[in-house]
Amino acid sequence: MAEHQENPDLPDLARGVAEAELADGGMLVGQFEGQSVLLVRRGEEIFAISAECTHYSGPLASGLVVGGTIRCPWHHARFDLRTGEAVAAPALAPVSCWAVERRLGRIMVGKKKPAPGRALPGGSAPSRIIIVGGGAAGFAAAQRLRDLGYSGSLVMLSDDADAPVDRPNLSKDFLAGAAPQDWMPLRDSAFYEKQCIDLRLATSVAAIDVGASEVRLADGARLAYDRLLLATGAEPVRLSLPGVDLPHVHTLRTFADCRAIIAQAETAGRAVVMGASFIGLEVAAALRQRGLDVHVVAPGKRPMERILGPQMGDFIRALHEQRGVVFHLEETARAITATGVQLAGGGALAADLVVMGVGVRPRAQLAEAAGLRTDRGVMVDAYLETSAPGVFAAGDIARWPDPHSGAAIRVEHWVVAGRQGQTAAANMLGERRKYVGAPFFWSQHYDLGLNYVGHAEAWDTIEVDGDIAAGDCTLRYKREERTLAVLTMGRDLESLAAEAGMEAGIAAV
Ligand SMILES: Cc1cc2nc3c(=O)[nH]c(=O)nc-3n(C[C@H](O)[C@H](O)[C@H](O)COP(=O)(O)OP(=O)(O)OC[C@H]3O[C@@H](n4cnc5c(N)ncnc54)[C@H](O)[C@@H]3O)c2cc1C
Ligand code: FES
Repeated sequence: MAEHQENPDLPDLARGVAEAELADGGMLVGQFEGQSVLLVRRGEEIFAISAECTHYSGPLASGLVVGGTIRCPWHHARFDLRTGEAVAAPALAPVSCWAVERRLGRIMVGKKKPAPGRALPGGSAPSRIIIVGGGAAGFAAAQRLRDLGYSGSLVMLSDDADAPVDRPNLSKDFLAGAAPQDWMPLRDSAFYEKQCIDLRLATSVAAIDVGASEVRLADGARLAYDRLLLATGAEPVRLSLPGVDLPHVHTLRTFADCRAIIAQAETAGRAVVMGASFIGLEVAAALRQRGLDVHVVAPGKRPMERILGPQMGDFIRALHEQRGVVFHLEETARAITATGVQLAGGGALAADLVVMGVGVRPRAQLAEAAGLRTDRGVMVDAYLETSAPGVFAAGDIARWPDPHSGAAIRVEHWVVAGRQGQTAAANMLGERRKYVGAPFFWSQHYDLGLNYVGHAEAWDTIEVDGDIAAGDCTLRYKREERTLAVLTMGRDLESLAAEAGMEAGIAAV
C-alpha cells in the first residue's frame, strides 16, 4: 500500500470521527499513520481497510459493497472486508485491515490486523500438482493453492522465457512508454522461492498422458501429477501473406513480443496495424503516444462493431482519428514488403513497423492430443474439470457452461482467466465450487477506459443511456428483452452493479 503525505483534508482516524458522520451503508476515507484508510459501515459493523486497491491503486471508496466484500471500481477486484483478502482477481495481494474501536460516540482506528490464514479444505489433498501455463490463470491458481494452505509439490511449467507478467499492460502503458519494466512481472523471483512454487520457464510441455497421470516435456522428461491444470492460453493468429516473416512484422502476446515492438518503434516512423479490435487499437493508441504515424487496416465497416455494435464502433473510430490514427476499413492486406503493406484494394501504405492484431486461437493442442473433449477450446464442466478426472482447464483455452448466457462459452479476458484459475485451485484441493462469475473485461484507449460485463455474441437491441461522445454512458445489449451484456464508460459503479446483478440472478435460481 502506498505511503501518503498527511492530508489536512482527511480526518485523522487515530483521533476518530463522530459516529454520526458514518451512516449505515456509508463509506468514509480518513488517514491513519500516513495511510489512506476507508471506513465502511454495514449496520452495526464497521470495517477499516486500505483505501487503495492493490491492483492499480483504484479508489475503493468509489467501489461497491456486496455481501462481505468491497469491489474495486476500475477492474472489479474483490476484497474481503473483514480480512482484506483479495478474494477475486485481478488483485492478487490483500489490502491492509485495521481493528475499529467505538468509544464515546466516536469511531477510531486501532491496530493493523494480521494477514489472513486459511485452512486446507477437507478431503484427501493431492500431493503433486502441475500447472501448465505461466499466464493469468496459471499464476492465479498457483498463488491460490498456497493461500488455501496446500503444501504439496507445485510445479508450474511455461514455455515463455519470462515469468508471469501483467499481460494486459503489454498493449497499454508499457507499450506507450508510460510504465517502467519493473511494473510488468506479477511477482519477483523471491515470491516463487518463498511460496515453494517450482516455476520452470522456457519449458515446453509436449504431451499429456492422462492414463499414466504424467506430462512429458519437450526434452523427454516425465513428471507425474495427482491434479493437473491446463492453462495454456491462446496464441496470436499470423495471417498467411507474402512477407509475413519479415523482421519488422510482429504479433503481440508475450513480454518478448512487446520488447521487440518497442525496439522497432524506437527507430520507426510509420506503423501499420492490421486489425481494428481490442489489441490492434490499443497498440495503435500506444504507438501514437510514442509519436509514430499509425495506419489501421481492417476488413470491417467499423472498428469493434462485431463485439460492441455500430454506435461504439463509430465512437471508437472518431476517438482514434482525433488522435491522428488513419483507418483503412473494409480493406485487407495483400502482401507485406520491407517498406510497407500492399492493400487488396490496390493501394499501398509505407511502414517500417507492422503489428498484426487479427485475433488469437486457443492453445488446445495438448488437450486434443491427449484425447480430452475439445470444441474450439477445451470443454470443462461447471467446476472447470475436463473430460479427464483430475485434469482441470482455465483461462483462454477453457469453454465452460456460462450460467448467465446459458451457453458454453470461451472468452479471452484477463479477469476471467485469473478467477477461473482461483476456482480451479480450490476444486483441485477437493472443493466443489462452480464457476459462476459474470464475464468481465476492460479496455483502454488513450485516457478513456471502457468496462464490459456479460457476454453477447448476438443481440437484437442496444439500449443507450447517456452520452457516448462524452464518454459517459451505459449500453445494454439485449436479446428478446433480456440483458446479455452491459458496457459502460465513465460509470464504474453501474458496471459493478451490473456484474453483481447478473451474479445475484444466478445465485437466486
Ligand atoms: C497485449 C494483450 C492485451 C490484453 N489486454 C486485455 C485487457 O485489457 N483486458 C482483458 O480482459 N484481457 C486482455 N487481454 C487478454 C488476457 O491477457 C488473456 O485473456 C489472459 O492472459 C489469458 O490468460 P491464460 O492464463 O488463459 O493465458 P496466457 O496468459 O496466455 O498464459 C498461457 C501460458 O501458457 C504457456 N504455454 C502454452 N502452451 C504451453 C506448453 N505446451 N508448454 C508450456 N507452456 C505453455 C504460455 O507460455 C503462457 O505462459 C490481453 C491480451 C494481450 C496479449
Ligand atoms: S485497480 Fe482495482 S481492480 Fe484494477
